[in-house]
Amino acid sequence: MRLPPAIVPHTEELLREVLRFSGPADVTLSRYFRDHPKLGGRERGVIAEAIYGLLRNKTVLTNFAESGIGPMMRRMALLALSDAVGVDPIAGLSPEEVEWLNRVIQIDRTQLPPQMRSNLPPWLYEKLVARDGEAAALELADAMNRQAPMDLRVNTIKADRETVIEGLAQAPVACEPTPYSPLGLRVLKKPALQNLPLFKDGAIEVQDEGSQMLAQIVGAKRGEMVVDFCAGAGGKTLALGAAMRNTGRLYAFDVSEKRLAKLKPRLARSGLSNVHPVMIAHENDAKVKRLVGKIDRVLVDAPCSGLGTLRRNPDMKWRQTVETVAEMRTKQTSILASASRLVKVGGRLVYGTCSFLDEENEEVVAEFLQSHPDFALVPMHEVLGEQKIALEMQDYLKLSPHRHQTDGFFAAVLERRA
Ligand SMILES: C[S@@+](CC[C@H](N)C(=O)[O-])C[C@H]1O[C@@H](n2cnc3c(N)ncnc32)[C@H](O)[C@@H]1O
Repeated sequence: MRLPPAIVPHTEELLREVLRFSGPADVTLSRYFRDHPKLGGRERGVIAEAIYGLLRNKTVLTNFAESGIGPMMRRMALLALSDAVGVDPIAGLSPEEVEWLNRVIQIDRTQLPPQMRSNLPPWLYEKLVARDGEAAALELADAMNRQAPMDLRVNTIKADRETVIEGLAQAPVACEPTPYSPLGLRVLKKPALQNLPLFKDGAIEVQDEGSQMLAQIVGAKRGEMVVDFCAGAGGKTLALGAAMRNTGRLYAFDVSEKRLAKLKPRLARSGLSNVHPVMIAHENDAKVKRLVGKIDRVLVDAPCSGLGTLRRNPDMKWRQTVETVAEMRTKQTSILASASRLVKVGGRLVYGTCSFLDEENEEVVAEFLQSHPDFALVPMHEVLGEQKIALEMQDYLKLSPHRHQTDGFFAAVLERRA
């Protein structure tokens, strides 16, 4: 079915905004749709698919756009739309545009030069090739350019995995257990969950399996004192609170009032009463100092480049630079050092990111261990053994979409020995 001709100028206008990279693409899209309430559901879906597709394949499509006719942003919009829905449904095209689009969309992209077909910014492509080699870098780039499935975590305070599978089947929503997280379900088609009783009652939360794993390896137990140092909107907080069986005390720290506010309704649904959200001004806030040496488990889900979530946020690869990654690393080092003071002797500090860059991961941990001789790394294979999770890892948790069908995640477990 043909799309209304207005879809092209809408896509053009949105692209112009999104490609300024002055804010997250999903925020720009939501604002645009709010400002254009007459756009129908189907049109919104097509426009969003076109914009996200262009962000994923920007290098290749920018290169194709060089060969076209007419204003550059129209060419980009037409390429993005034809990648999303094909050429025929797009109305209002000139015969030259139809001929051009039909020609370029047939180009075999696997034959393009490697850096171009990686659709990564040059600094990132070169970094990955230097570390992993060309084939592995392309494999990772390709996996990061695919859409992520939807994963759910079962809230064990409210239900178990079998009951939720049965409840979803009645909706009907088809799902299967995730391979690594004992509480995860992978939904086969992305349904609207918000109106399902299971969601409203807090029996399920949307959470990538990798993110569930990060909470799992913290190993928080009943009655413990636990701090989620960078809790944000609480994805991992909720999982930790349930692992503690709603006992003990779980502090959810964050510097962002807005993110902590988003935790509130999720907490209300979850049925947890052991969570204490605390807004802090910075990692050395006096509220942090009060808990020095008292905490059994501290999770630092550090602010990072987010490059491990490119399947969901493809704009991140264009918004990050060598400089922003260096700034992140300095911040991560400072947060980890401050958070470590909370851990009591015999307690554990878990450092995690959703990045696949060594400078945000292994290098931060190595620097920390060098300056904190009272901490020792607990190899990840031991931690996974404790949790009875069959997943091959060495010292660290390193998850990636092409190997584990999760977002990219890194984690290290550090124990205070003296
Ligand atoms: C990766 S996100 C956390 C995601 C969250 N744990 C979840 O699972 O939904 C990192 C968080 O760190 C917070 N943050 C940034 N600087 C911080 C600091 N100095 N101390 C504590 N949190 C900080 C950010 O506001 C952000 O919410």
